[in-house]
Amino acid sequence: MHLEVRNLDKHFGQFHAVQDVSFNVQKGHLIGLLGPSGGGKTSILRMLAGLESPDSGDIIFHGQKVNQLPPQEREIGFVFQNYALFKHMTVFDNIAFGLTVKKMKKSAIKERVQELVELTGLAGFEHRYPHQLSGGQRQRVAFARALAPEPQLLLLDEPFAAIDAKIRQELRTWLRELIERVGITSIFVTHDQDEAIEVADEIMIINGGRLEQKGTPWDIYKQPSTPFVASFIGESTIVDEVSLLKGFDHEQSHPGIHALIRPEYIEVGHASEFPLLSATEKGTVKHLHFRGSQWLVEVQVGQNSLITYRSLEKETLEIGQSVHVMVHRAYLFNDQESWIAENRLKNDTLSMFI
Ligand SMILES: Nc1ncnc2c1ncn2[C@@H]1O[C@H](COP(=O)(O)OP(=O)(O)OP(=O)(O)O)[C@@H](O)[C@H]1O
Repeated sequence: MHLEVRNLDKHFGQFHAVQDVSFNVQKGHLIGLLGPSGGGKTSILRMLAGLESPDSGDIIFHGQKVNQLPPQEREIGFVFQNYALFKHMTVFDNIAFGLTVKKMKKSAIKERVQELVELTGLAGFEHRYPHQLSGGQRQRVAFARALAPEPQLLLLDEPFAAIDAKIRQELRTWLRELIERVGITSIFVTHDQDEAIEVADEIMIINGGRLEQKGTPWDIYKQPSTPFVASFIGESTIVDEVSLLKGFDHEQSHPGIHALIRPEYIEVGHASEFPLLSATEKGTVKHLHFRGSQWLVEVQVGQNSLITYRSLEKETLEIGQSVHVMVHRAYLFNDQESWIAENRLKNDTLSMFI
């Protein structure tokens, strides 16, 4: 279904937990709600579900305002992080639960459960109890149970938080495929930015009760609209003295201006690796962390410690070694605005070769 939220606001006592949040979700899209703890993600989800009522603002499903509808009439499926399966019920009965409550015919229930068992890869497990399943399997039962009554909207509150890293990775891919197959509009809360980037059609960054940005994972990473979003998503270093960055305009080194730099826009190496040394600054290797496919290098330039990666193919650096550092691109911001700046000298280097 198409979901619209307009000017949603919620206080808990004096505390302003959700502040004027508005957004739309297109039918069949998967939205990741991402942000620091206490930002208001769960509160938004609970208001959508009807478990909490907003102080003001509207929740609109398919063009119909549902503020007054009780949770059971909203056609919503819910999956929580702690499975919340009924321990004394088999997989079959857990999945059938919502259908039994709806007083669906036994034969129809059996057919629907069978469909879901197959959809969620649980065939053969119908008669097991939750304690006889792995964490990943239990969570798949929770999805099957939520989907059984054919909800219009699926709300997922950190569905994989209690699952270990490898299975979690498998479940992410599984969830993405499941949601595409079912075509259900879904919103999931996560703390894990990689999860949101990998799985979601769009990400909403929630901070201090406000919606900071909504966009595709690509937009959020490449075109962050606030410094908070830029520093929250992806790895980065913040530099307070832009004048220290070679190749960046001096008018941009105003004291109120800061630069945020992603590791992929920093290059570190020996002098011989740079065609134009004047586009680089000198630094010292502070730490080297082996990351399997590459080195994570922490390099000190003046007062700043920059983070970047270096290929294993290149000559190994050593801690304490003096190196050259080139910053290709930075995200600059002050109190009011933000913009992307390129290393001018580096572009001159490129034009020398064209
Ligand atoms: N029922 C409640 N009564 C009082 N305060 C509440 C209640 N529910 C939430 N809050 C407060 O509202 C704020 C937002 O909470 P919420 O659970 O929505 O954040 P969140 O972004 O989901 O956090 P987390 O990622 O830690 O789950 C928190 O400061 C929380 O303490």
